[in-house]
Amino acid sequence: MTHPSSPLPGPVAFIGGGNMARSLIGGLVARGVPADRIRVAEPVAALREALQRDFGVHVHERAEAAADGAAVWLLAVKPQVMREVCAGLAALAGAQAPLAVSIAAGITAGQLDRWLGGGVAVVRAMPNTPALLGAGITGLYANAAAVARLDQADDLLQAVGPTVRIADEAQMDAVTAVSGSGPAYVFLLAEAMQQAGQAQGLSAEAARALVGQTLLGAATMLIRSDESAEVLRARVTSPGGTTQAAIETFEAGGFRGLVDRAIAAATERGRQLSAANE
Ligand SMILES: NC(=O)C1=CN([C@@H]2O[C@H](COP(=O)(O)OP(=O)(O)OC[C@H]3O[C@@H](n4cnc5c(N)ncnc54)[C@H](OP(=O)(O)O)[C@@H]3O)[C@@H](O)[C@H]2O)C=CC1
Ligand SMILES: O=C(O)[C@@H]1CCC=N1
Repeated sequence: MTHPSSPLPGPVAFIGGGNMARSLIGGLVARGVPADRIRVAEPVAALREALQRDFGVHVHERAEAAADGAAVWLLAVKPQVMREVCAGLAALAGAQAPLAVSIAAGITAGQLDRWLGGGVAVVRAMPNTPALLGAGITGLYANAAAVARLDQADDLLQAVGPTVRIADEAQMDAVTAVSGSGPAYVFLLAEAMQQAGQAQGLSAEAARALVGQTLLGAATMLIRSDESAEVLRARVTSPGGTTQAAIETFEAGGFRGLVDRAIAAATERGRQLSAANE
């Protein structure tokens, strides 16, 4: 029987049970998706066992075992092994016509379709690790064969946060650079702020609490307010005050240009991952 609130009408098979799969699975289960509808293929026994223990999902060593009979395949392996993994699933894809949802950075829908044998409904999804807490965001792109099934992928991923549909596949590399990788930039900022706070005499505990809640509060304001980040920033920045001293230091150090170059490098790496695994 279909769970009334479940975004999963049938089993979903995660191929790869690493960091991102774990975040998605944890988020889905916490939001009421029945664990017995989630299968995971993961070659690393310790990861496999931890997924089973922590979330109650079905686990398999081999991809084919998890994928067989699942209407949705969530391909969550590294870009460098995606081709080989798809080749191993191609016969099953031809026989079962699954919806293949790939979260791999860079790898294009055309590559996935070809590696899976052609004529496959492919959705590229780019989630991020806050999915674990239901606080993720996912960019979604469907190939022509998957357009009619995009709602299915969307429903699944909306269980762990909002989604943004992307019409131009080339933009998926920018999505990856901004929100897929983005949590790491925020953690880098958090590390730097904590270290700087400690350098000014705060304890590690106090610095962590102050930084974490500040990031949460600022992000919540950004999401809930109709005002731009620039306006919200201006409201913190009293003329001649402490914030102004810090912002001027950031600007003098080329902060905006640095962020621009970092996001451009991540976007370019996505393109390189596609080309290198052609
Ligand atoms: N981490 C993140 O924040 C995000 C990651 N992504 C994408 O998600 C994908 C996975 O990333 P991430 O979770 O970080 O990587 P991980 O390395 O943590 O997870 C991938 C897992 O897949 C396993 N694996 C390898 N071959 C197979 C196979 N044939 N069948 C099943 N499983 C296999 C790997 O095992 P082994 O280690 O032995 O190879 C590994 O445990 C990547 O393509 C990445 O681009 C997307 C958004 C965010
Ligand atoms: O670093 C990576 O390549 C993956 C994709 C987005 C986040 N992690």
